[in-house]
Amino acid sequence: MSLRLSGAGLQHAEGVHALRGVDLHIVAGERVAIIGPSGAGKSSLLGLMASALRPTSGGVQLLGENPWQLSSRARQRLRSRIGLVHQAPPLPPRQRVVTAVLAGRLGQWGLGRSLVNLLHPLDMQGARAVLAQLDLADRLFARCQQLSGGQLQRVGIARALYQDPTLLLADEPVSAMDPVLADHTLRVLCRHAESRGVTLVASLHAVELALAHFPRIIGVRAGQIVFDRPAAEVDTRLLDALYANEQLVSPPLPPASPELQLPRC
Ligand SMILES: Nc1ncnc2c1ncn2[C@@H]1O[C@H](COP(=O)(O)OP(=O)(O)OP(=O)(O)O)[C@@H](O)[C@H]1O
Repeated sequence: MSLRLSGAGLQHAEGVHALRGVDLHIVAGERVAIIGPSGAGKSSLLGLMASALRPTSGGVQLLGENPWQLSSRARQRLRSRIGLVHQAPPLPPRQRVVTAVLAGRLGQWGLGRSLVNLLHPLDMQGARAVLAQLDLADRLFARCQQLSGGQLQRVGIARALYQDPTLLLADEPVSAMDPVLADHTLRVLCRHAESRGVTLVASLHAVELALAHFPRIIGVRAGQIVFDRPAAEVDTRLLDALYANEQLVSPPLPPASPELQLPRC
């Protein structure tokens, strides 16, 4: 069993209810996309799945364990089996790409090995191989601050692939990429997950990419799951309801200027 949320709720510090009563079961090896409008709770949901956020109600089981009943040391061990790809990877600007990628295994390496790795990258070949999949092998020694937003996202993905986690979570992983690169990158992520039996859960704003790459789609709105369907069953009716925004009103058109009004004949 990969992960289970039972009546999970999350209230952020300022009292905002980001999630309410979420029930969800994802089995090992599944590939699931989470879609929904801005502010729906997608990142909060991934935060619960990563044990980065603690539910304020209900329960979370990750890889068969309740992270919040573990000692902090055991929780760290659990987290080393969970890869989290951020929309904007929090990488130190001056860090070299090779070091950023190899840092994916810091949770698995001891302190001594990790410190040595900071000075002398220990597995240059491994880092190059994973970057090559994402068409970034030539940026191995670049500093993170020299990369574009889309390149940085790919370094964040390379780091998670190098980590080789059991559960891979990705929060808007391709939002800064052009459509071709975004498609290629999702293909790499899905191929990695499929070939290793890794469970992959990604939030995406691009619905067409979600439908093309993920067999199961979860629609989230106002902190709740509004549908959980195979991709083939997600139709425009479901999507229109998911993204309906009653708050947005188009501004009224300006009145036509008198000089543009044509006289009637
Ligand atoms: N740290 C926080 N403190 C207070 N409220 C927060 C915090 N993080 C998120 N929220 C609120 O929780 C709700 C869900 O936010 P979340 O980031 O999970 O949505 P999202 O679906 O990922 O949005 P987006 O697609 O815009 O990234 C929103 O109302 C947001 O304002």
